[in-house]
Amino acid sequence: MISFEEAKARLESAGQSHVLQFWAEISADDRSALLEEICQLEPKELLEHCRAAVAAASRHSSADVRLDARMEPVAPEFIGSVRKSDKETLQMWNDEGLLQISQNRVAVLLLAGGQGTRLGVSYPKGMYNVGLPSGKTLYQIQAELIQKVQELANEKHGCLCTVPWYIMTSEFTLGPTEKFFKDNAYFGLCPSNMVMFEQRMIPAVGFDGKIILEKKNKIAMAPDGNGGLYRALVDNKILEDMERRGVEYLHVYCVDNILVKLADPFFIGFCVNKRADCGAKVVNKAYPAEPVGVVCRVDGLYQVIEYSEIQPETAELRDPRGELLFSAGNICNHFFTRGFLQEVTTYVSNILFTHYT
Ligand SMILES: CC(=O)N[C@H]1[C@@H](OP(=O)(O)O)O[C@H](CO)[C@@H](O)[C@@H]1O
Repeated sequence: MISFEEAKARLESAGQSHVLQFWAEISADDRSALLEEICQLEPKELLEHCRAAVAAASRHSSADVRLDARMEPVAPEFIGSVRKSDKETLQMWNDEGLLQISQNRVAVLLLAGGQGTRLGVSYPKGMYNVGLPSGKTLYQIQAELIQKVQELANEKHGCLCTVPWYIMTSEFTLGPTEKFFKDNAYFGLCPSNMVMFEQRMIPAVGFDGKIILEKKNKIAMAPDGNGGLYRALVDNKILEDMERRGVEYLHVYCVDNILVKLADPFFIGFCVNKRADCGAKVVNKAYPAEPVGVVCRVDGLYQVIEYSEIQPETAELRDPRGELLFSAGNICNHFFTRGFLQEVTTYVSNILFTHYT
Protein backbone atom coordinates (compact mmCIF):
# COMPACT_ATOMS: atom_id res chain seq x y z
CA MET A 1 0.00 0.00 0.00
CA ILE A 2 1.21 3.52 -0.72
CA SER A 3 1.27 6.39 1.77
CA PHE A 4 -1.05 9.39 1.63
CA GLU A 5 1.86 11.59 0.51
CA GLU A 6 2.77 9.25 -2.28
CA ALA A 7 -0.86 9.02 -3.43
CA LYS A 8 -1.12 12.80 -3.37
CA ALA A 9 2.03 13.19 -5.46
CA ARG A 10 0.87 10.59 -8.00
CA LEU A 11 -2.50 12.24 -8.40
CA GLU A 12 -0.99 15.71 -8.67
CA SER A 13 1.33 14.59 -11.45
CA ALA A 14 -1.72 13.41 -13.41
CA GLY A 15 -3.78 16.52 -12.60
CA GLN A 16 -6.16 14.52 -10.41
CA SER A 17 -5.72 15.99 -6.93
CA HIS A 18 -9.49 16.27 -6.48
CA VAL A 19 -9.66 12.50 -5.89
CA LEU A 20 -8.51 13.16 -2.33
CA GLN A 21 -10.92 16.05 -1.71
CA PHE A 22 -12.97 14.10 0.86
CA TRP A 23 -9.95 12.70 2.74
CA ALA A 24 -10.75 14.61 5.92
CA GLU A 25 -14.33 13.32 5.95
CA ILE A 26 -13.78 9.58 5.46
CA SER A 27 -13.05 6.81 7.97
CA ALA A 28 -9.73 4.99 8.37
CA ASP A 29 -11.08 1.95 6.48
CA ASP A 30 -12.34 4.11 3.63
CA ARG A 31 -8.97 5.83 3.45
CA SER A 32 -7.21 2.49 3.07
CA ALA A 33 -9.63 1.45 0.36
CA LEU A 34 -9.02 4.67 -1.56
CA LEU A 35 -5.23 4.40 -1.23
CA GLU A 36 -5.44 0.84 -2.52
CA GLU A 37 -7.30 2.07 -5.61
CA ILE A 38 -4.86 4.90 -6.23
CA CYS A 39 -1.99 2.44 -5.85
CA GLN A 40 -3.33 0.52 -8.89
CA LEU A 41 -3.14 3.59 -11.13
CA GLU A 42 0.03 4.13 -13.08
CA PRO A 43 0.54 7.95 -13.13
CA LYS A 44 1.88 8.29 -16.69
CA GLU A 45 -0.82 6.11 -18.14
CA LEU A 46 -3.47 7.88 -16.09
CA LEU A 47 -2.34 11.22 -17.47
CA GLU A 48 -2.53 9.90 -21.04
CA HIS A 49 -5.95 8.40 -20.40
CA CYS A 50 -7.34 11.68 -19.00
CA ARG A 51 -5.83 13.71 -21.84
CA ALA A 52 -7.34 11.33 -24.37
CA ALA A 53 -10.79 11.86 -22.83
CA VAL A 54 -10.49 15.63 -23.23
CA ALA A 55 -9.22 15.25 -26.80
CA ALA A 56 -12.10 12.92 -27.67
CA ALA A 57 -14.61 15.36 -26.19
CA SER A 58 -13.23 18.29 -28.17
CA ARG A 59 -13.15 16.20 -31.37
CA HIS A 60 -16.85 15.57 -30.92
CA SER A 61 -17.75 19.20 -30.54
CA SER A 62 -15.52 20.85 -33.11
CA ALA A 63 -13.84 18.70 -35.72
CA ASP A 64 -16.70 16.62 -37.07
CA VAL A 65 -17.01 18.64 -40.24
CA ARG A 66 -13.33 18.15 -41.03
CA LEU A 67 -13.63 14.41 -40.39
CA ASP A 68 -16.58 14.22 -42.77
CA ALA A 69 -14.61 15.98 -45.47
CA ARG A 70 -11.89 13.34 -45.23
CA MET A 71 -14.24 10.34 -45.40
CA GLU A 72 -14.27 8.04 -48.42
CA PRO A 73 -16.29 4.88 -48.96
CA VAL A 74 -14.58 1.46 -48.90
CA ALA A 75 -12.97 0.71 -52.29
CA PRO A 76 -15.16 -1.76 -54.26
CA GLU A 77 -12.34 -4.30 -54.68
CA PHE A 78 -12.32 -4.82 -50.91
CA ILE A 79 -16.02 -5.49 -50.64
CA GLY A 80 -17.73 -8.84 -51.05
CA SER A 81 -21.50 -8.85 -51.06
CA VAL A 82 -23.59 -11.89 -50.21
CA ARG A 83 -26.56 -10.19 -51.85
CA LYS A 84 -24.83 -9.27 -55.11
CA SER A 85 -22.42 -12.18 -55.69
CA ASP A 86 -23.21 -15.13 -57.92
CA LYS A 87 -23.80 -18.67 -56.66
CA GLU A 88 -20.33 -19.92 -57.60
CA THR A 89 -18.58 -17.15 -55.70
CA LEU A 90 -20.70 -17.73 -52.63
CA GLN A 91 -20.01 -21.47 -52.86
CA MET A 92 -16.28 -20.79 -53.11
CA TRP A 93 -16.30 -18.62 -49.95
CA ASN A 94 -18.39 -21.14 -48.05
CA ASP A 95 -16.11 -24.02 -49.09
CA GLU A 96 -13.00 -22.10 -48.10
CA GLY A 97 -14.49 -21.17 -44.71
CA LEU A 98 -15.57 -24.73 -43.93
CA LEU A 99 -12.18 -26.05 -45.01
CA GLN A 100 -10.38 -23.70 -42.60
CA ILE A 101 -12.82 -24.62 -39.81
CA SER A 102 -12.34 -28.34 -40.48
CA GLN A 103 -8.59 -27.87 -40.02
CA ASN A 104 -9.04 -26.27 -36.57
CA ARG A 105 -7.74 -22.97 -37.89
CA VAL A 106 -10.73 -20.84 -36.88
CA ALA A 107 -11.82 -19.58 -33.45
CA VAL A 108 -14.47 -17.14 -32.27
CA LEU A 109 -14.04 -14.40 -29.72
CA LEU A 110 -16.95 -12.87 -27.87
CA LEU A 111 -16.79 -9.34 -26.49
CA ALA A 112 -18.82 -9.70 -23.32
CA GLY A 113 -17.34 -7.33 -20.77
CA GLY A 114 -20.16 -4.79 -20.77
CA GLN A 115 -22.79 -4.50 -18.09
CA GLY A 116 -26.40 -4.90 -19.13
CA THR A 117 -27.21 -1.33 -18.14
CA ARG A 118 -28.96 -0.30 -21.37
CA LEU A 119 -30.64 -3.69 -21.56
CA GLY A 120 -31.90 -3.05 -18.05
CA VAL A 121 -30.48 -6.18 -16.45
CA SER A 122 -27.99 -6.58 -13.62
CA TYR A 123 -26.34 -9.72 -15.01
CA PRO A 124 -24.14 -10.33 -18.10
CA LYS A 125 -26.02 -9.71 -21.35
CA GLY A 126 -25.27 -13.21 -22.65
CA MET A 127 -27.44 -14.64 -19.87
CA TYR A 128 -30.43 -12.73 -21.23
CA ASN A 129 -33.49 -14.73 -22.22
CA VAL A 130 -34.44 -13.01 -25.46
CA GLY A 131 -38.06 -14.15 -25.35
CA LEU A 132 -37.94 -17.04 -27.81
CA PRO A 133 -40.51 -19.82 -27.29
CA SER A 134 -37.55 -22.07 -26.40
CA GLY A 135 -36.46 -19.67 -23.63
CA LYS A 136 -32.86 -19.88 -24.87
CA THR A 137 -30.39 -17.28 -23.69
CA LEU A 138 -27.91 -15.52 -25.98
CA TYR A 139 -25.10 -17.70 -24.61
CA GLN A 140 -27.05 -20.88 -25.37
CA ILE A 141 -27.88 -19.72 -28.89
CA GLN A 142 -24.20 -18.98 -29.51
CA ALA A 143 -22.99 -22.27 -28.02
CA GLU A 144 -25.38 -24.15 -30.30
CA LEU A 145 -24.19 -22.17 -33.33
CA ILE A 146 -20.61 -23.20 -32.58
CA GLN A 147 -21.70 -26.82 -32.42
CA LYS A 148 -23.60 -26.41 -35.69
CA VAL A 149 -20.71 -24.94 -37.64
CA GLN A 150 -18.39 -27.67 -36.29
CA GLU A 151 -20.92 -30.27 -37.46
CA LEU A 152 -21.15 -28.72 -40.93
CA ALA A 153 -17.36 -28.82 -41.32
CA ASN A 154 -17.21 -32.36 -39.90
CA GLU A 155 -19.86 -33.61 -42.31
CA LYS A 156 -18.19 -32.04 -45.32
CA HIS A 157 -14.65 -33.09 -44.48
CA GLY A 158 -15.11 -36.23 -42.39
CA CYS A 159 -13.24 -34.78 -39.43
CA LEU A 160 -13.82 -33.95 -35.79
CA CYS A 161 -12.94 -30.29 -35.59
CA THR A 162 -13.08 -27.69 -32.85
CA VAL A 163 -13.89 -24.01 -32.97
CA PRO A 164 -12.48 -22.67 -29.69
CA TRP A 165 -14.56 -20.00 -27.97
CA TYR A 166 -12.71 -17.11 -26.36
CA ILE A 167 -14.90 -14.98 -24.13
CA MET A 168 -13.65 -11.57 -23.05
CA THR A 169 -15.37 -10.65 -19.81
CA SER A 170 -14.76 -7.96 -17.23
CA GLU A 171 -14.64 -7.69 -13.46
CA PHE A 172 -18.45 -7.41 -13.62
CA THR A 173 -19.12 -10.38 -15.86
CA LEU A 174 -16.41 -13.03 -15.36
CA GLY A 175 -17.77 -14.68 -12.19
CA PRO A 176 -21.44 -14.87 -13.25
CA THR A 177 -20.49 -15.98 -16.79
CA GLU A 178 -18.28 -18.81 -15.52
CA LYS A 179 -20.99 -19.94 -13.11
CA PHE A 180 -23.70 -19.76 -15.76
CA PHE A 181 -21.80 -21.99 -18.16
CA LYS A 182 -20.88 -24.45 -15.42
CA ASP A 183 -24.48 -24.65 -14.17
CA ASN A 184 -25.60 -25.34 -17.75
CA ALA A 185 -22.94 -27.97 -18.47
CA TYR A 186 -21.36 -25.59 -21.02
CA PHE A 187 -24.34 -26.25 -23.27
CA GLY A 188 -22.64 -29.40 -24.48
CA LEU A 189 -19.35 -27.77 -25.44
CA CYS A 190 -16.07 -29.01 -24.05
CA PRO A 191 -14.91 -26.58 -21.32
CA SER A 192 -11.29 -27.02 -22.40
CA ASN A 193 -12.22 -25.32 -25.66
CA MET A 194 -13.66 -22.29 -23.90
CA VAL A 195 -11.28 -19.64 -22.63
CA MET A 196 -12.76 -16.90 -20.46
CA PHE A 197 -10.57 -13.96 -19.64
CA GLU A 198 -10.92 -10.51 -18.16
CA GLN A 199 -10.37 -7.14 -19.77
CA ARG A 200 -8.94 -4.30 -17.71
CA MET A 201 -10.84 -1.72 -15.74
CA ILE A 202 -10.02 1.96 -16.17
CA PRO A 203 -11.14 5.02 -14.24
CA ALA A 204 -14.20 6.78 -15.63
CA VAL A 205 -13.19 10.27 -16.72
CA GLY A 206 -15.43 13.29 -17.45
CA PHE A 207 -15.13 15.48 -20.55
CA ASP A 208 -13.05 17.83 -18.41
CA GLY A 209 -10.41 15.10 -18.07
CA LYS A 210 -11.10 14.59 -14.36
CA ILE A 211 -11.62 11.20 -12.74
CA ILE A 212 -15.19 10.67 -11.61
CA LEU A 213 -15.74 9.59 -8.00
CA GLU A 214 -18.40 6.99 -7.37
CA LYS A 215 -18.31 7.69 -3.65
CA LYS A 216 -16.16 9.84 -1.40
CA ASN A 217 -13.71 6.95 -1.10
CA LYS A 218 -14.22 5.25 -4.44
CA ILE A 219 -13.08 5.98 -7.98
CA ALA A 220 -15.71 5.09 -10.59
CA MET A 221 -14.18 2.30 -12.70
CA ALA A 222 -15.43 0.83 -15.99
CA PRO A 223 -14.21 -1.93 -18.35
CA ASP A 224 -11.84 -0.50 -20.97
CA GLY A 225 -14.29 -1.04 -23.84
CA ASN A 226 -14.11 -3.23 -26.92
CA GLY A 227 -10.83 -1.50 -27.77
CA GLY A 228 -9.44 -3.05 -24.58
CA LEU A 229 -9.29 -6.32 -26.50
CA TYR A 230 -5.67 -5.82 -27.58
CA ARG A 231 -4.40 -5.33 -24.05
CA ALA A 232 -6.50 -8.18 -22.75
CA LEU A 233 -5.04 -10.47 -25.44
CA VAL A 234 -1.58 -9.60 -24.15
CA ASP A 235 -2.46 -9.73 -20.43
CA ASN A 236 -4.02 -13.17 -20.78
CA LYS A 237 -1.64 -14.64 -23.37
CA ILE A 238 -4.55 -15.40 -25.69
CA LEU A 239 -2.50 -15.27 -28.89
CA GLU A 240 -0.14 -17.86 -27.41
CA ASP A 241 -3.16 -20.03 -26.65
CA MET A 242 -4.36 -19.62 -30.24
CA GLU A 243 -0.93 -20.56 -31.54
CA ARG A 244 -0.85 -23.71 -29.38
CA ARG A 245 -4.17 -24.76 -30.86
CA GLY A 246 -3.10 -23.92 -34.42
CA VAL A 247 -5.74 -21.18 -34.76
CA GLU A 248 -4.94 -18.74 -37.57
CA TYR A 249 -8.22 -16.85 -37.97
CA LEU A 250 -10.48 -15.20 -35.45
CA HIS A 251 -14.07 -14.08 -35.74
CA VAL A 252 -14.73 -11.37 -33.13
CA TYR A 253 -18.31 -10.40 -32.32
CA CYS A 254 -20.46 -8.64 -29.73
CA VAL A 255 -22.66 -10.45 -27.25
CA ASP A 256 -25.95 -8.72 -27.97
CA ASN A 257 -26.46 -9.87 -31.56
CA ILE A 258 -29.13 -12.52 -31.73
CA LEU A 259 -28.59 -13.06 -35.47
CA VAL A 260 -24.81 -13.53 -35.32
CA LYS A 261 -23.44 -16.37 -37.45
CA LEU A 262 -20.51 -17.67 -35.46
CA ALA A 263 -17.43 -18.44 -37.56
CA ASP A 264 -19.64 -17.70 -40.58
CA PRO A 265 -17.95 -19.78 -43.32
CA PHE A 266 -18.87 -17.21 -46.01
CA PHE A 267 -17.27 -14.38 -44.07
CA ILE A 268 -14.20 -16.40 -43.07
CA GLY A 269 -13.87 -17.79 -46.61
CA PHE A 270 -14.15 -14.34 -48.19
CA CYS A 271 -11.48 -12.86 -45.89
CA VAL A 272 -9.12 -15.82 -46.31
CA ASN A 273 -9.64 -15.73 -50.07
CA LYS A 274 -8.78 -12.01 -50.14
CA ARG A 275 -5.72 -12.71 -47.96
CA ALA A 276 -7.05 -10.00 -45.65
CA ASP A 277 -5.39 -9.23 -42.32
CA CYS A 278 -8.66 -8.04 -40.98
CA GLY A 279 -12.21 -7.67 -42.17
CA ALA A 280 -15.52 -6.25 -41.03
CA LYS A 281 -18.90 -7.74 -41.75
CA VAL A 282 -21.32 -4.96 -42.52
CA VAL A 283 -25.01 -4.59 -43.20
CA ASN A 284 -26.41 -1.98 -45.56
CA LYS A 285 -27.73 0.93 -43.57
CA ALA A 286 -31.51 0.94 -43.67
CA TYR A 287 -31.81 4.75 -43.66
CA PRO A 288 -29.32 7.64 -43.45
CA ALA A 289 -29.86 8.47 -39.78
CA GLU A 290 -29.79 4.85 -38.57
CA PRO A 291 -27.70 4.77 -35.38
CA VAL A 292 -24.90 2.52 -36.61
CA GLY A 293 -21.26 3.31 -37.26
CA VAL A 294 -20.07 3.10 -40.87
CA VAL A 295 -16.93 1.39 -42.12
CA CYS A 296 -15.06 3.81 -44.40
CA ARG A 297 -11.65 5.32 -45.07
CA VAL A 298 -10.31 8.47 -43.48
CA ASP A 299 -7.04 9.75 -44.92
CA GLY A 300 -6.70 6.39 -46.64
CA LEU A 301 -7.04 4.39 -43.42
CA TYR A 302 -9.94 2.07 -42.78
CA GLN A 303 -11.97 2.80 -39.70
CA VAL A 304 -15.47 3.04 -38.25
CA ILE A 305 -17.02 6.48 -38.08
CA GLU A 306 -19.65 6.45 -35.40
CA TYR A 307 -23.18 7.69 -35.96
CA SER A 308 -22.46 10.38 -33.39
CA GLU A 309 -19.52 11.62 -35.47
CA ILE A 310 -21.04 11.86 -38.93
CA GLN A 311 -22.90 14.97 -40.08
CA PRO A 312 -26.48 14.37 -41.33
CA GLU A 313 -25.55 15.84 -44.77
CA THR A 314 -22.73 13.29 -45.13
CA ALA A 315 -24.96 10.42 -44.00
CA GLU A 316 -27.46 11.46 -46.72
CA LEU A 317 -24.92 11.43 -49.60
CA ARG A 318 -25.77 9.03 -52.43
CA ASP A 319 -23.78 7.49 -55.28
CA PRO A 320 -24.83 7.78 -58.95
CA ARG A 321 -27.05 4.69 -58.55
CA GLY A 322 -28.92 6.38 -55.74
CA GLU A 323 -27.50 4.16 -53.00
CA LEU A 324 -26.14 5.64 -49.78
CA LEU A 325 -22.47 6.49 -50.24
CA PHE A 326 -21.68 5.51 -46.65
CA SER A 327 -23.86 2.47 -46.28
CA ALA A 328 -21.48 -0.08 -44.70
CA GLY A 329 -23.18 -0.37 -41.30
CA ASN A 330 -20.87 -1.73 -38.62
CA ILE A 331 -22.37 -4.68 -36.75
CA CYS A 332 -19.27 -5.36 -34.63
CA ASN A 333 -18.36 -8.56 -36.50
CA HIS A 334 -14.68 -8.64 -37.29
CA PHE A 335 -12.15 -10.98 -38.80
CA PHE A 336 -8.50 -10.96 -37.75
CA THR A 337 -5.58 -13.16 -38.58
CA ARG A 338 -3.46 -14.20 -35.61
CA GLY A 339 -0.45 -12.67 -37.35
CA PHE A 340 -2.20 -9.31 -37.62
CA LEU A 341 -3.22 -9.39 -33.96
CA GLN A 342 0.34 -10.25 -33.06
CA GLU A 343 1.55 -7.16 -34.92
CA VAL A 344 -1.09 -4.88 -33.43
CA THR A 345 -0.56 -6.07 -29.87
CA THR A 346 3.21 -5.69 -30.19
CA TYR A 347 2.71 -2.16 -31.49
CA VAL A 348 0.16 -1.30 -28.81
CA SER A 349 2.39 -2.80 -26.11
CA ASN A 350 5.31 -0.68 -27.23
CA ILE A 351 3.46 2.60 -27.27
CA LEU A 352 1.14 2.01 -24.36
CA PHE A 353 2.80 -0.07 -21.74
CA THR A 354 6.50 0.43 -22.05
CA HIS A 355 6.46 1.89 -18.54
CA TYR A 356 5.12 -1.39 -17.13
CA THR A 357 8.20 -3.32 -18.04
C1 LIG B 1 -18.30 2.22 -30.29
C2 LIG B 1 -19.09 1.07 -30.85
O1 LIG B 1 -18.81 -0.09 -30.54
N1 LIG B 1 -20.10 1.38 -31.68
C3 LIG B 1 -20.92 0.36 -32.32
C4 LIG B 1 -22.08 0.01 -31.40
O2 LIG B 1 -22.76 1.18 -31.08
P1 LIG B 1 -23.85 1.23 -29.87
O3 LIG B 1 -23.88 2.69 -29.50
O4 LIG B 1 -23.30 0.36 -28.79
O5 LIG B 1 -25.14 0.75 -30.43
O6 LIG B 1 -22.95 -0.93 -32.01
C5 LIG B 1 -23.48 -0.52 -33.29
C6 LIG B 1 -24.40 -1.64 -33.80
O7 LIG B 1 -23.72 -2.87 -33.79
C7 LIG B 1 -22.33 -0.24 -34.26
O8 LIG B 1 -22.82 0.18 -35.51
C8 LIG B 1 -21.44 0.86 -33.68
O9 LIG B 1 -20.35 1.09 -34.54
